[in-house]
Amino acid sequence: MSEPVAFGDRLAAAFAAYGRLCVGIDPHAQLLESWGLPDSGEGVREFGLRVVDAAAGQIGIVKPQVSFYERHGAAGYAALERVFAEARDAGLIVIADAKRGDIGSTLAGYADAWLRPGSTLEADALTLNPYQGLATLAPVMERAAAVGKGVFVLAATSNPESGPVQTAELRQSSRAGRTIASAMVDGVDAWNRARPDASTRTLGDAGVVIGATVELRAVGIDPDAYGETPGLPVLAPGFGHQGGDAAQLGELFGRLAAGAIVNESRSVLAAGPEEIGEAVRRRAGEVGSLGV
Ligand SMILES: O=c1ccn([C@@H]2O[C@H](COP(=O)(O)O)[C@@H](O)[C@H]2O)c(=O)[nH]1
Repeated sequence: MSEPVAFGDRLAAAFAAYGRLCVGIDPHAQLLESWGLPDSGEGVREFGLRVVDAAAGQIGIVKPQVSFYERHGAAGYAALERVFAEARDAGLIVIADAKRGDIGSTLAGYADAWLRPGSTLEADALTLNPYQGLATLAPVMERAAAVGKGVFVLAATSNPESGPVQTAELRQSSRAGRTIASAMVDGVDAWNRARPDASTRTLGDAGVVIGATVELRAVGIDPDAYGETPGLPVLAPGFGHQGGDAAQLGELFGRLAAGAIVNESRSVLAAGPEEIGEAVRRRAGEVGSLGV
């Protein structure tokens, strides 16, 4: 069997071909209503498939929000399987935003569900929650990289409630005195740089989640400390509806902008079913012309 193409390489290729816009597939109940779709498994499937159709050939990355599928139970999961399959068949990189985390043995089950080639829920990357310790995630990071998949570890999230936890300082670790947010960025970056093929890679296979609403230095992250090879993938939600402005990507993320994925969900999805294709095409052009 041939070697899988590394996730970081696929991400770099998607940036080169389509730019860095990622459209979120977030079928909120209100959006389903405004799209004229039922709030059911069928509705979320149809919504997802229409977004995939709009995204194919216009952008390189989509991020289905698992919660909005999970609320429909088995029917929601069946819909998600179909949306993932169609998106991946269309050549899109699929980031499953499920924010999983647990003790190692349990986390392995999540990796099997979301990152195993051939799984019905196979995605290209998965968001992970490091609250049980970054080290618990390392086996999943290894396993993902071995099969050409990626992960994004929550570091500095876009929600306003994140501050007290993510700016708390570590006490017992080699990163004592650093904020939790910066220790996560540092830890994931170090993991990428310790990979055997690190020197040949543009982007690593593991990334972090940093919200576009976050002032990086205020949470202890020096964005200019991360320009080494390979670059660090950064999944950046918080643009559009939450107030972040993609035109300020370089200002917000400094050298980290090189690996940044600009996620926009509601601000694009609000276009509705008739206009979604045009909205994705226009926004991809606007974000592409920022020249980061
Ligand atoms: O820090 C985070 C992590 C994840 N998200 C997710 O991204 C999208 C954002 O949707 P918008 O409609 O563009 O606000 C959503 O799925 C969140 O769960 C985030 O916002 N912040």
